[in-house]
Amino acid sequence: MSNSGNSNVFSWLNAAGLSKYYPAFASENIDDDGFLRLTIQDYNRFGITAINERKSLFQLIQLLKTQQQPSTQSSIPPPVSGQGAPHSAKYDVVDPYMPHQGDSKRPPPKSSGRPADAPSYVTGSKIRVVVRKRPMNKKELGNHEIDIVTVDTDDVVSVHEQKVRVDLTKYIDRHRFRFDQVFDEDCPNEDVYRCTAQPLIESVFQGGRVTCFAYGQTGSGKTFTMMGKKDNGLYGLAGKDIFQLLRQPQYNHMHATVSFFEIYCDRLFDLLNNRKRVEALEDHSSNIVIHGLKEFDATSVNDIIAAIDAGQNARSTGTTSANADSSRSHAIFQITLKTTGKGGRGEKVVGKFSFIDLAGSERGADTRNSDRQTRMEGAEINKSLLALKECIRAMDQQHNHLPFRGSKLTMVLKDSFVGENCHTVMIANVSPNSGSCENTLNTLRYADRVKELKQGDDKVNRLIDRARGPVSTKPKKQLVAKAQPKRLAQPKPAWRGVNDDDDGMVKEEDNDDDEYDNGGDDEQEDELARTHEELITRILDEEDEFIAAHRQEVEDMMELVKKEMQLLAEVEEPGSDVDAYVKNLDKLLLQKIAKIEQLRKTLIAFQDELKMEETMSKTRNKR
Ligand SMILES: Nc1ncnc2c1ncn2[C@@H]1O[C@H](COP(=O)(O)OP(=O)(O)OP(=O)(O)O)[C@@H](O)[C@H]1O
Repeated sequence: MSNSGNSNVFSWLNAAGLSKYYPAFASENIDDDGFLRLTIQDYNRFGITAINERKSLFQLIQLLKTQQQPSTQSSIPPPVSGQGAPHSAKYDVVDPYMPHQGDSKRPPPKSSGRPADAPSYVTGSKIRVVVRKRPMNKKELGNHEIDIVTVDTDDVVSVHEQKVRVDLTKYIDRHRFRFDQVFDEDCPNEDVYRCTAQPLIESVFQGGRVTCFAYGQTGSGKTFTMMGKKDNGLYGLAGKDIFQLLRQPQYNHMHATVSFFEIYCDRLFDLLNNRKRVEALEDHSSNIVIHGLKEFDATSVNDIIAAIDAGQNARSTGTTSANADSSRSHAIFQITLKTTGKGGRGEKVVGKFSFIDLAGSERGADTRNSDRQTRMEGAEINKSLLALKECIRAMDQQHNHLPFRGSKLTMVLKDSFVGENCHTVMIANVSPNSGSCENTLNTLRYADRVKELKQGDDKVNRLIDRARGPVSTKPKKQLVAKAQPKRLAQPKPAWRGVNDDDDGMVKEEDNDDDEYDNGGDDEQEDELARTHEELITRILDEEDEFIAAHRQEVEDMMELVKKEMQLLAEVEEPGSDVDAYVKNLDKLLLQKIAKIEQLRKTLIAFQDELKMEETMSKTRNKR
C-alpha cells in the first residue's frame, strides 16, 4: 500500500468541513489513486454497509456529510465518538449505591463490554482512572490545529500522532489507551461528577477517605473540572451532596469543615489564611498534622464556593511572582466531616474528601530550564508526581509500607492512602490539539501506569515485584529514574501502551524489558538526571536550613549587640573599669566574628551546591 494520497487527505476533508475525521485515516488506508482500503472496523466506524473493498475518498466524504445532516433519518451511528448510544445516555449513571440521587429515570451507563461495569470501587479496586478530553479552543482552531484525540467505544481513547518518515512522507501513529471511563469534549461536569466522585460521597460518612485528583498538562481542563463555573465543578457538586446528606437525621451529629492549601516547591501555604506558610508534621501516633492550617466550618454549598473563591484569589494574587502561576503548585481542597462534640469540644474526624488540582504535568519536564527557580519547581513537581504514583500503587496493592515520605504531597495525603476505606479517583485531563500531542501522550501514559496496577492485575503485579525487590518505605528513585524516557524529566515513559495492530484489535504492548535494558548512553543520562534531581531536592532542603541558620545568626547578633550597648553604658559611667570593658568587648567581638564565620562557611557550601547544580543543568542541556 502507498500513502501518497494521504498528504491531500486533510485538505480534502478540510474543504468538505470534515477535518475532524482526519485522525481516523491511517496513511495505509489510502491508495495511490485516492481510494481507500477499508477494514471491518472502518465499515463499522463509518456505518458503511455495502461490502465494497474500495471506496473513493470522495464517496466517503459524501457519506460522512450525509451522516452529519441533523435531519437525516439514518440509522447509521455517529462515526467518531459516542458510537452506538446517543450522547445524552453515554455518561448517565444510575448509581444503585446512592439512593438520595433521585433521578430514577436516567438510563443505565453505556456498557464498556467488560465484565465489571459497576464502579471499580464497588468491584474491589480502590482506584478509578478516567480520562477527560476538553474541546478545541478558539486559538487552536484559529491556528488550524487538528483535533488528534478521539474517544472511542469501550472506554478507549486514541491519540493520532502525526509523524514524518525519513523519506519525508507523513503518516499517523495511532496510540490507544483503555481506562475505566473516557469522557469526550461534550461531556458536562455534572456527568463527570456522577461517574467519579459522587458514588463515593456516602463512604465519607462511613469513615472513608476519598481523594480525587485532576492530572494533566497546563490548560487541559483540570481547574474547569474541579471548579467549574460557579458551583458546577466537582468541589461544588460534592459540597451540594454532602450538605444534602448532612441534613438527614442519621447524620445530624456531624458537621463539615473546609481547608484549602497549596504545595509549592515542597512547601505548604494556607490559601485561606493569607497564604501563610504551614508545616506538615508527624505526631507521636504517626499521623500527619498540618500545623497552623486554618479550618472553617461550612454549613452550605455557598460556604464552599466562598472558600474556593478566597483560595483561588490567594493563589492568583500571591505576593511572590514565582508561585503566582497556579500551574506550578498543587492545590488541595479538603472537606472534612467531624462529629460535633459538646460545646464544640471533643470533635472527631469521621471522614475526609480531598480534591487535588495538580500542578501542570508538563512542568515536571522543566528540570532543564535555564532559570534555576523553574528547574527547582520542575524537580519538585516531578518528584511529587512520581511519589504519588508510588503511593497509589502501594495503596491498591495493600502494601504494608507506604512511601508517603517521598514528597510533601503524599505526606499530607497519608491518611488517604492507608486504611481499608480509602478510595482514589484520578481524572486525567487531555488537550485535543496536535500541538499538545507529546504532553497528551505523557498524561495518558502516566494515568495508564496508575490504572495498570490496579489490584488483581496479576501479570502487572508480577512485573512490579520483579522490578522492586523488597518493599521499602522510600520511593524507588533508581527504578523511577531508569524508567524515564530519553527526555528524562517527563513524568512517565511508555511502560505499556495499547497500540493498533493490522487486524484493528486493541492489543496490549509490554515495554517492560525496555525499562531495564537501556543502552549505555541512556543509563549515563539517567544517572545524571537522577543525581541532578536529587541535588535539586537537597538544595531545597538546605535552603530552608540556611535561612533558619541565618535567622538564628541575626538573633544571636542582636543579643551580642545588646550586650555591647550594656558595656557602652557601663563604660560611660564615672569611674568605670576600662580594663574590664576592653576585655569584655574583645570577647563579644570574637563571638561575633565566630558567628559570622560560621554562617559564611554554610553560605559558601550552599553556594557550591548552587554552582554544581548550574553546571549539571548545563551539562544535561548540552547532551
Ligand atoms: N471540558 C471543557 N469544556 C469547555 N471548556 C473547557 C473544558 N475544559 C477546559 N476548558 C477551558 O479550557 C481552558 C483551560 O482550562 P483550565 O484552566 O481548567 O486548565 P488547567 O488544566 O486547570 O490549567 P492550569 O494548569 O493552568 O491551571 C479554560 O478556558 C477552560 O474554560
